[in-house]
Amino acid sequence: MTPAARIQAAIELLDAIIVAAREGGAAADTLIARYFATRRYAGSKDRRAVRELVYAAIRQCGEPPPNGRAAMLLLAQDDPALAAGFDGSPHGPAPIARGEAVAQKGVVPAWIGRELEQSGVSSAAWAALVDRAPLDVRIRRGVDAAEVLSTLPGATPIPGLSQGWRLPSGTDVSSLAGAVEVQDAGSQAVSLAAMAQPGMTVIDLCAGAGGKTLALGDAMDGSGRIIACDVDRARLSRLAPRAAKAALGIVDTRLLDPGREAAALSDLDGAADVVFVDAPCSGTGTWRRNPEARWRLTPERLHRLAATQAHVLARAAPLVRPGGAIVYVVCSLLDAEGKEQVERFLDGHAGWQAVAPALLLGVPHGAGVRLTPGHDQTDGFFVARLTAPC
Ligand SMILES: C[S@@+](CC[C@H](N)C(=O)[O-])C[C@H]1O[C@@H](n2cnc3c(N)ncnc32)[C@H](O)[C@@H]1O
Repeated sequence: MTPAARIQAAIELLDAIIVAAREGGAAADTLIARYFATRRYAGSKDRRAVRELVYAAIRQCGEPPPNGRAAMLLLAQDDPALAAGFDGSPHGPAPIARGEAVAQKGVVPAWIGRELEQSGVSSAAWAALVDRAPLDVRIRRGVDAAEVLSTLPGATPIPGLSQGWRLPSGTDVSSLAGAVEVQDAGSQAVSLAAMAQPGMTVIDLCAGAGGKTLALGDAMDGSGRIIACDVDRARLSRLAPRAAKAALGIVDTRLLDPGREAAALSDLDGAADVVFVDAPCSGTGTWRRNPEARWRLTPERLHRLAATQAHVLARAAPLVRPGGAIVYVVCSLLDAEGKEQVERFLDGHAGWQAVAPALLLGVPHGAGVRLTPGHDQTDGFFVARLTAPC
């Protein structure tokens, strides 16, 4: 592909991503994969270059841009080589017209900016929310870490995480599956807040495809029981093969029916040492990986998510044994999803107490701890540990 054709491809992809964000369609990564699946003439360098253009444009636009061309024109304003690619050549974009609409530069949509400010995340900290994320991995317990690291040149230890390593971007770890899990340092840290130990019974109530389930199982050294639940069949179905690859035989999965979780879990009432609630959320802490997610969020969606979080948190309480704990996690920096959810839970559940998770990352926030990309170089998280009365 010519440089101009790559720009045109990025414009077409951005158009599709903008529509998908507005209408609840597929994620940017999925749309990019689909686009190239039908364009076999594009080589790996073309794909990488187009992808980088697309993500650079998304990162620059806080508000959804009017269209892909306006977003690329914003990028071209600071990049003369890119501007020169608007040359009207056969597969390239039309030349830039005088006075043509250019997308507005920004970090977050205005309404989310207000929510962030109210949650104590000042505008000075916003740029880090859409920075490129580093490549972090967790080396499994029981694996010869020195041997693994000898195959990972440039790996640096992540402070505060004994199994966490940061790798040079683009490092291929596919041959190390089972020994090494790709996992953001923040996800690793919040999993540690569970203080999972060998022999425990742990319910991972919103396990998804099991990223944190595997970290919990690793901490339990393969002894005890994890019941990994989710309402999403497709996500949960990816968990068992991952657990098998990690030789983790203590995980059972349980598909839940939304709104009828209590019946499906009644055999576990009062049985769990820990219920881990990695609740569905706006993902404002993960924009580094999914920057277009900030175009998807609406006040109504945030409201619905907050209602689901309260529902899931309330479902967790009866499952905890006396003296056991709920660990509540959201990858969001909005208090409506983190700090305030926990305050409401404590107001409505007599005898429960918040105990600050002992993490070497993050800063205390309300009854929990908050990790942020700017302060911790991790995805953004809120995590709280709530202990049941004895
Ligand atoms: C943040 S994701 C979990 C990510 C996962 N723990 C991991 O580490 O990869 C939240 C999950 O909650 C699930 N969920 C939504 N409503 C739920 C409910 N009522 N009960 C259980 N899980 C629910 C979603 O399907 C989603 O997989």
